[in-house]
Amino acid sequence: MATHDDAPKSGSGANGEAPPPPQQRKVALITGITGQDGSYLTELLLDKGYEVHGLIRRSSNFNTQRINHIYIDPHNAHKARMKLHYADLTDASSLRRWIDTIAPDEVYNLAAQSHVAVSFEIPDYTADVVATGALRLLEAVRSHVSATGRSHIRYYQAGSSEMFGSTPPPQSETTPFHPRSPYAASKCAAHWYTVNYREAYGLFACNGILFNHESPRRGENFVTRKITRAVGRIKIGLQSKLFLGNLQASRDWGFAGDYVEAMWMMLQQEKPDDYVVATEESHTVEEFLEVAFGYVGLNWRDHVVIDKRYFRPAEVDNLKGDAIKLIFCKV
Ligand SMILES: C[C@H]1O[C@H](OP(=O)(O)OP(=O)(O)OC[C@H]2O[C@@H](n3cnc4c(=O)[nH]c(N)nc43)[C@H](O)[C@@H]2O)[C@@H](O)[C@@H](O)C1=O
Repeated sequence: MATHDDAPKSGSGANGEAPPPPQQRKVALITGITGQDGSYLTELLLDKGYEVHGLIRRSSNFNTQRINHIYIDPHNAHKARMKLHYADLTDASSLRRWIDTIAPDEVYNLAAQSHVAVSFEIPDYTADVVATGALRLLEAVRSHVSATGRSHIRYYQAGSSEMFGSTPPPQSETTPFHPRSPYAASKCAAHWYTVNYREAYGLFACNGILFNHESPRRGENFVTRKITRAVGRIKIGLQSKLFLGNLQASRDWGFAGDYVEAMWMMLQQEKPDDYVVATEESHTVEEFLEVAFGYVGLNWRDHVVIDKRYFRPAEVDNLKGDAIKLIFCKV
C-alpha cells in the first residue's frame, strides 16, 4: 500500500487560494463526518472552497478526534467554513430539519454501523441505520426539493463491495449482488433506494461501490489497523500476541484519501450514475501480515494466534474490483 502524508492541508481554498465569498460557495452536508472517510472528505471539500456541514450523533464522549485539527484548532484557516449539528439517521425529523435549514448543494451519506462482524450481533440496529437511514435521508432530500424547487441538489450514497458477497471477482457495476451479512444486505437496500429515488423522482443520486479503503485513521477493530497497531506494539515490547480470525480472505485495499475524491467526482458528472471504486488488486490477510511484520523485521508466525471468535458466521472470500468505468470518468 502506498504511504501518504496524513497531515491536514494548510491551503485556504482550491490551490491554496482564498475561498469564494459566501454567496458563491458550494454547501455540502456530510453524515458520518467523524469517521475515516468523513474526515478526509471534509478536508477535500474545504480545500475546494466548500462550506461543510457535518451531522453528528449525540454520545457521552465527543467523538471528533479525526476532525479536531479543523474544528477545534483556532488557527486552522478552514475552521470558519465548517459546522457540526446533532442529528441521527434513525431520526427522520432531524434529517429533514437540517436539510431544510442548511439547503446543501451536495449531500454525502457516509454514516453507518460499518463493522461487518458486529452486524451479525446487532442486525436490527444495522438495518435501521444503514438501510432505513439512507431511505430517511433520501426522503428528506426529496421533500426539500419538492417544497423549494432546489432540484440541483446532488446525493451520494456510500455503497460497499460487501454487497457482492459470494459473487466471484472481478466485480463491476453490473455484477449481481449476493450479500453475506446483515450489513451487506442493508447496504444493498440503501443502494436500491438510491436507484429508485433517481428513477422515480429524477433526483441526482449516485451510488459509490467502494472496495475496502484504509488509512492511519481507520478504526482499530478493522483488520488493517488491528494488524499495524499490533505490529508497532509488538516491536516495542507492549504486547506479544495478535489474535485474528480468517487469514485466507482476500481484499482489494485502497487508500481512503483517494476514495473520497472519487465520491466528489461522481457528483460532478453530467448525469447521476453508480461507480465501483477499487484498485483492481487483491491480497489475502496473510499476505498483509507478511508485509506488515516484515516491515519491522518480524515474522508474523511467531506472534499471530488464530481465534475462532473472529471468524464470521458467513465470510466473503474474495473481493477484487473492476473500476474501468470510474477510470474513464472526467471532471
Ligand atoms: C468494503 C467493506 O470494508 C470493510 O469490511 P471488511 O472487509 O469486513 O473489513 P475488515 O477489516 O473488518 O475485515 C477484512 C477481512 O479480514 C478478516 N479478518 C481476519 N481476522 C480479523 C480480525 O481479527 N478482525 C477483523 N475485523 N477482520 C478480520 C475478516 O474476516 C475479513 O475477511 C468495512 O469498511 C465495511 O464497512 C465495508 O464496507
